[in-house]
Amino acid sequence: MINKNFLHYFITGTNTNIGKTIISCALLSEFKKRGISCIGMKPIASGAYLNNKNKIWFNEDVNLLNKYSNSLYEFTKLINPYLFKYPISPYTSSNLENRIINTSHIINCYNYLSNLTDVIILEGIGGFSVPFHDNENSADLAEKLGLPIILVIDLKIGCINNALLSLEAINSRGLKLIGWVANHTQIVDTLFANENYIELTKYLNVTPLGRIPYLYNLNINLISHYLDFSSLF
Ligand SMILES: Nc1ncnc2c1ncn2[C@@H]1O[C@H](COP(=O)(O)OP(=O)(O)OP(=O)(O)O)[C@@H](O)[C@H]1O
Ligand SMILES: C[C@H](N)[C@H](N)CCCCCC(=O)O
Ligand SMILES: [Mg+2]
Repeated sequence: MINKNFLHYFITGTNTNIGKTIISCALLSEFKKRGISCIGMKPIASGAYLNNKNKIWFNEDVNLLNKYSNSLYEFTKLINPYLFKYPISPYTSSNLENRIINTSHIINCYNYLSNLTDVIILEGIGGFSVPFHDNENSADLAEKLGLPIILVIDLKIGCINNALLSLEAINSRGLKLIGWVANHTQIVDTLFANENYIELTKYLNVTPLGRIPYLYNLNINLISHYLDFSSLF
C-alpha cells in the first residue's frame, strides 16, 4: 500500500450519479482558492462523447475535474487513463472494447501526477466495489492507493444500508473513512431526511463535511457554500 501523508483523497459514493464529481470539484476549488496546487483524477470513466470541433473523445467528469484543477490538459491521459465509450459498468464497457483495466497502470499514473501537485482528488467509478474484470475491482484499486476515503451519500430512502455496507467494505480494506457528504439529488424531499442524516452521523461515526440540498441552479460555488472542508486541511 502506498503511504501518502499529504492531501490526497479517494472520493467514493453509495452509488453512481449521486454527486461525487460535483463534490470533488468543490473540494478542488477550495484548494485552488487557498493557492494549493491540485489535480482531479478520474482513473476510469465510462461514457465518452465526441467533440465535433477537435474530434477528440471526452468525458464530462474528466472535463469538470480538469476545469476546477490546476491540471494541465496535456496530462489528460494520466488523469484519465481509461475512457470507455458506453456509460455503463467498467466491466462491460471495457469488455466491449476488448480492453483490460490494469490497476498497476493507474497507480503509475497516480504516482507520476503526485510529483506534479500537492493535492490529488481521485474520483472512483460508481460505488465502492465495482468489478473491472474477474480479478480486480474498484475496492482493490482503493486498497492499493491507500488514500483516505470521502463517502458521498444521497440522502434518500435506502441510503442507510448503502452507507453502512460501504463503510464495512472500506474498513475491511484497512482504509479510513475520513469524512462524508450528504447530498440531495432529487427535487422531491425525502421523508424524515433530517432523521436519516442524524442516524448516519451516529453510525458512520465520522465527520460530516456538509449537507447539500437539491439545487435548481447547481454551480460549484453554491455547493461549496454548504460544505466545510476545514477538518481536511
Ligand atoms: N444537490 C444537487 N442538486 C441538484 N442536482 C444535483 C445535486 N447533486 C448532484 N446533482 C446532479 O446529479 C447528477 C449526478 O452528479 P455527479 O455527476 O456529481 O454524480 P457522480 O456520483 O459523480 O456520478 P458518476 O457515478 O456518473 O460519476 C449531475 O447532473 C449533477 O449536476
Ligand atoms: C455510467 C455511470 N455514470 C458510471 N460512469 C458508471 C457506473 C458503474 C456502476 C456499476 C454498478 O454498480 O452497477
Ligand atoms: Mg462522477
